[in-house]
Amino acid sequence: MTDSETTPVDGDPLGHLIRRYARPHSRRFVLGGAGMGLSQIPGRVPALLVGVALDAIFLERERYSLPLVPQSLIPEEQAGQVVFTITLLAVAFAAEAVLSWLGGRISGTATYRTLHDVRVDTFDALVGHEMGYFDDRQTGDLMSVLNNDVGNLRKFGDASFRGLRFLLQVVVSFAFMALLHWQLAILLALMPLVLAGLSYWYAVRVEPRYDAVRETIGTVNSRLEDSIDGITTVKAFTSEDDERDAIRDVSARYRDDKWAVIRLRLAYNLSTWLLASLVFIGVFAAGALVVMGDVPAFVEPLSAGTLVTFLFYGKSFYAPIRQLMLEVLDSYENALASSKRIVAVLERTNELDTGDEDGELSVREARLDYEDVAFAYDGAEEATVEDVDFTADPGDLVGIVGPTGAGKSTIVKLLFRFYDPSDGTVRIDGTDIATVSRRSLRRHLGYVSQDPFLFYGTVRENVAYAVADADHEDVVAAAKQAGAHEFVTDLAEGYDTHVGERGGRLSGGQRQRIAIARAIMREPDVLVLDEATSHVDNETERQIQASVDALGAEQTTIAIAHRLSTVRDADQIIVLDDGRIREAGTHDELVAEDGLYADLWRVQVGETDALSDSFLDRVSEGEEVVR
Ligand SMILES: Nc1ncnc2c1ncn2[C@@H]1O[C@H](COP(=O)(O)OP(=O)(O)OP(=O)(O)O)[C@@H](O)[C@H]1O
Repeated sequence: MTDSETTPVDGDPLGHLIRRYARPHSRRFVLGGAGMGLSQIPGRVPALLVGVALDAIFLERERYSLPLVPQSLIPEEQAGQVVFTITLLAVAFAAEAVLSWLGGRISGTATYRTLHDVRVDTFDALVGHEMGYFDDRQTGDLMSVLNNDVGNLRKFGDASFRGLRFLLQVVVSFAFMALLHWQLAILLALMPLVLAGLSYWYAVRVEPRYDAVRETIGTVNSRLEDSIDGITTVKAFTSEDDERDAIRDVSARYRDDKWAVIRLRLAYNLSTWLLASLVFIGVFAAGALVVMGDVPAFVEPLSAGTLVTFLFYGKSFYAPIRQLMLEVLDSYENALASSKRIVAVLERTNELDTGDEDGELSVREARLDYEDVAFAYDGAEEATVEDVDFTADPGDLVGIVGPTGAGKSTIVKLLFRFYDPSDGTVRIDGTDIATVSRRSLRRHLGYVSQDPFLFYGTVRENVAYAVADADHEDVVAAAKQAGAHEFVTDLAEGYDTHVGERGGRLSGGQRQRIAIARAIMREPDVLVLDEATSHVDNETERQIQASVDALGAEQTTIAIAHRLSTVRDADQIIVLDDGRIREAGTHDELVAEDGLYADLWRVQVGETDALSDSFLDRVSEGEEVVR
């Protein structure tokens, strides 16, 4: 996505998300971190105990003594020391388990609450964006923001906590080692410096590769979504092989990008593992020299037990550092790329909250005025519609007809403010719709699109969509008006029948009638039917028409139609051609005018012999004047 120019937090998107969403849960995060951190203290005790026990109980070389524990608490005889050691081991393990369980629980709650807030807000922002935003983007890409990108934040949250635990483990180990033998501890402390250098090398190289991986996963998702959504078309055109090839190409790109990341990670892993192994051997060798006393006098003496403790600690010292660097860096790089994409959706100005339009629309009689309206889609060279000027009186049925691509749907999209005109004004009852909020405007409008979308669920849920507290009678009444009741009652489970994905279990005509019922349910003041009856037979169309006409007394209706019979009885028919109104009037007036409408009508009633020369010229030039 290329939205970065519209986001106010370009520099630090991850920090922005953390400040906005994690901060409200900061108490939990701190408590969780503290629990995990504290658990590291008892977690380091067993290695210490084993070393001390080895020297005092098994080798009988040293006195049994523990740092920070008064000597009076430690039994003198061997059996007592064994019991004492076992008790301390049990207490240490139990304390570590309880503290880290508590820490994990508290920080886990905070992490998941934070992510929930991010996901809900991002979705909210997404659906609030204007139509042009969705025109420019693929569904798969947007889904991937809500799924993968938010998921990457979770991984980063989890890894950060693990990282914190590892870090504290290292600090506590180091503190214990310094107490036991500060010189060997310093030697061991050099290792993190080398690891930090290696990690820097890794981070610098991996970041750009992660960006590439994020890009390609979005493309893979979009491609998959397209192919599966369009499966009917894919099969009808027997283009399964082409689709597979396309998927193979994008998948290969993803594989290569991801492989580049994995290769780097493997190299990093190997080098840190080598380093850790060398250090382990080095500590053993150095320790052995000291134990054998083969060293200069300034080196403190070291017992065999302390050396064993050091080897334990060394292990818990470097293994976590490697893990810490790898996991945290990996997930940080991922989260950084993801947060850019989330913030691009989240912080982009929303169509529902752009300042100038806080007014509420109040509709009295639903008079509709288009005054010299012009509009061009982004990137279009010429105006898509221009000089559109007409009035729909309250309760009128206005038909809009014209060749394909003339701009009919565009005109009604301007009424919904899916797009705003570049020139001119659209008014409802005298109020410029640009001065009222989109939500309040749309609450007064009903829309049935050319290819209505049914949601996954039952017929009832689809008819009652967006109407709170709809009862059965309302749903049935709307379905009757839309000519849907009869076929719905014939379905296996009537109004409780599942319509399938996108209404796939219903025919095109049935879907349209449910969509009309859905629009009627909202009792709109202005109803827009965008070729809403194109999939139904003549008889059903007449039924729907009669119902819509009956509603007409209360509501103004705009019907876009290719089938001119749909709008034959309209109070006014507007003939659109190439984005401009060419003719307007009733059916009889327009036939009498003998212009474009008259030709379109002749085509529909089969009087092709009487078509005008100009119309025939357009057809012969290949223009799709009629469908
Ligand atoms: N979202 C969009 N982005 C860019 N151009 C668009 C978009 N929607 C439509 N157009 C273009 O605007 C012009 C008018 O389209 P519109 O859908 O309004 O025509 P129409 O008269 O309703 O056509 P049809 O009868 O075929 O549905 C067409 O040239 C179309 O390619």
